[in-house]
Amino acid sequence: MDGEGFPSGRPALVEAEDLWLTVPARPSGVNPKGDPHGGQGAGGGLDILSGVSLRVGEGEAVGIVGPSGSGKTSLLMLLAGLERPTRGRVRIAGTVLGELDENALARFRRRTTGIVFQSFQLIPTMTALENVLVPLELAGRADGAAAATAALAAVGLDRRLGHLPTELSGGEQQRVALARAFVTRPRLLLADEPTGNLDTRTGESVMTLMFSLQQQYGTTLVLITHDPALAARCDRRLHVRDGRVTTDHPLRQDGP
Ligand SMILES: Nc1ncnc2c1ncn2[C@@H]1O[C@H](COP(=O)(O)OP(=O)(O)OP(=O)(O)O)[C@@H](O)[C@H]1O
Repeated sequence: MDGEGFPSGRPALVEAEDLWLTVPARPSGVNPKGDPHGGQGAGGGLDILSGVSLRVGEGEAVGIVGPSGSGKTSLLMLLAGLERPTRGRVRIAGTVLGELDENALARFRRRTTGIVFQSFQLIPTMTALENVLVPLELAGRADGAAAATAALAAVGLDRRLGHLPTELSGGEQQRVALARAFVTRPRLLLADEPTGNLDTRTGESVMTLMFSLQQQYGTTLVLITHDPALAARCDRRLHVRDGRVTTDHPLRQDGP
């Protein structure tokens, strides 16, 4: 795969090769997502992902779209190294995640990857500043307070440092989550429906901020979204259906 060209001509930061994710067909307990749509894998397992390969260039923004239950979040979890594939390989910035033990994987993730969720996932007992400090403290950074304050200023929240998540609006909470994700300047940002809990206008302004920071820092972005307008702001769009990538549209190259 090395040296292979991209539509964008950029070297690959994310390389996923033939990813399979198979879970027991009858997991214990209730499946919160209802009936799974995947196919039956070998040995009666259920294939959530069936041979997904993708490459994302350094600094590129890729939108992942597809129906509910098609495997988008599962794919993101594999790229984050939060879940391991049943088969296949994820390589981020030249590091094969499957070759790392849990501790090394956690260190790698802290250094390389930022994640933004639909439900913000802020720690409710911590202020905005304390939430943004968490990844810096885990990384052993001595300049934590100054860096966290600057990151919150970059998302327009320098007057909300001491507020708890419950004292912030949804849009403000997602901006804190963006500050927390960007504060370590990760090379890769993974975002799972980041506007899903926001009204249209708030979502748009938070996404404008996200794309602006992504471009300013040259961050590679993989963004799951149901919103076609948001997907259209990405350089490329991958369509996931029944655990497979079905189409890969280069958007900007095609023009409007
Ligand atoms: N650990 C698991 N055990 C059993 N089934 C699972 C597991 N993880 C995911 N699934 C199933 O895999 C399928 C894909 O889930 P996933 O969350 O990746 O879909 P999605 O495309 O992100 O959906 P949505 O857009 O609704 O968030 C779903 O049917 C889900 O129920």
